[in-house]
Formats: sequence, C-alpha cells, structure tokens
Amino acid sequence: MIIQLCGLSGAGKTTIATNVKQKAAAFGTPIEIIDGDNYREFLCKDLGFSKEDRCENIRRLGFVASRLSCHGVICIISAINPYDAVRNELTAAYEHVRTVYIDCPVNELIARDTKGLYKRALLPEGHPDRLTNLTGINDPFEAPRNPDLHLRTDKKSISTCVNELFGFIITSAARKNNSSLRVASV
Ligand SMILES: Nc1ncnc2c1ncn2[C@@H]1O[C@H](COP(=O)(O)OS(=O)(=O)O)[C@@H](OP(=O)(O)O)[C@H]1O
Ligand SMILES: Nc1ncnc2c1ncn2[C@@H]1O[C@H](COP(=O)(O)OP(=O)(O)O)[C@@H](O)[C@H]1O
Repeated sequence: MIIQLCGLSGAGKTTIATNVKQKAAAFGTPIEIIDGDNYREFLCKDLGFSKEDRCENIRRLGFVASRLSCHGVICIISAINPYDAVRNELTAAYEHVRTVYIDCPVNELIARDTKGLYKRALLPEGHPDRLTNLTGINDPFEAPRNPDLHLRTDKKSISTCVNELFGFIITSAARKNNSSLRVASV
C-alpha cells in the first residue's frame, strides 16, 4: 500500500508520518517514509521547484514506493505533492494508492514557520533573500477534492492526527488483504 500525503510546508507531514511509523513499528508493521526533503538530497538532487520538476519528483518517489510496496512494505510518500494530475497519475499507475491531505491554513503556517521559508517568501519584491516559488504563497497548491483522508492540523492535536492516520492505514490494509484473499479463493 502507498499513502501519498500532500500538504504545504509545515503542515505536519513529517511529524505525522514519523509518529505513525513509530506506532506501527511497535505493532511489528514496518513502514517506509519516502520524504521529499530527504530524497531531494540524493535521488532527486537535480530537481528544483518548477511544476515540471515537482511532478518529476513525485513520479520518482512514487516509483520507489511501488518497488517497496510490491514486497508488502507500507510506504508513506511525504511531500508537498501539489498537483492533481501527478497525484492521479500515481493512483492510476500503482495498486492500493491512498491520498491523504495534511491540511493547515496558510496563516497558521506563517505563524509556525519552522524553517523560516514563509518569512522569506513574504519579503518585498526585489529583496535578495525573497523566495519566489513557495507553495501556498507564490506557487500553486491544488487541494485534493476527494482525498481518502483529510486531516486539519490546526484543529486536531498531533496525537489525534497520528491516531487517525494510523487507524486509516490499518483499516485500508485489512480491506486490501481481504480483497486479495477473495481474489485468491476464486
Ligand atoms: N520554493 C519552495 N517551495 C516548497 N518547498 C520548498 C521550497 N524551497 C525549499 N523547499 C523545501 O523543500 C521541501 C519540499 O520538497 P517536496 O519534494 O516535498 O516538494 S514537491 O512535492 O516536489 O512540491 C519543503 O519541505 P517541507 O517543509 O517538509 O514540506 C521545504 O523544506
Ligand atoms: N496536529 C498537528 N500535526 C502535525 N504537526 C503539528 C500539529 N500541530 C502542530 N504541529 C507542528 O507543526 C510543525 C509541522 O512541521 P513538519 O512536520 O516538519 O511539517 P511538514 O513536513 O509538512 O513540512 C511541527 O513543528 C509540529 O510540531
């Protein structure tokens, strides 16, 4: 199974994915987190933040996830993943892909600003440190219309979000296994 997260920088993707991984490990269920930030240092080092590069980034993360998930590893793709088209591409290309929207309003993210990116994007035009393509400020984010799970991280605590995603994964995995068993017994 592949869980593709999407959500703005600072929305809580890494925090939730890491906690879900820990919780699952305690139950003996391995989860691999395929994190955009992390892969951009290695496999996706050549990519920037244009629409083409962001889509290519997601395609590569999706490919890695597909290789692991066909050996039974549950994968969480933790990336901003801002475009509908490439999210749909992954859903169509691979089996058992679920889309989870980690949602937080921009005003709250500007207040959190854990990496200082929002401050830089909001600098006046022409400022040498201004970030010109930060998702949600001056670059698009296409909110998924029908995500399989929608978590509002400004309204729910970290532990509630973690429990909801964990529960969702367990339920989806059970459904997937039941349907494989039905197919196998036909
Ligand atoms: N311009 C711009 N826009 C968005 N994000 C930026 C940008 N510049 C750097 N960063 C940092 O890169 C992380 C996002 O990488 P992703 O691979 O998740 O992005 S994408 O899915 O390809 O859109 C993102 O990580 P997260 O904060 O964990 O989301 C940022 O730390
Ligand atoms: N309900 C919540 N879920 C996840 N993170 C939250 C929540 N409420 C507050 N936060 C905080 O928001 C920040 C999210 O950062 P991070 O997980 O790195 O986001 P992202 O990976 O989406 O960029 C962390 O400082 C975290 O403690």
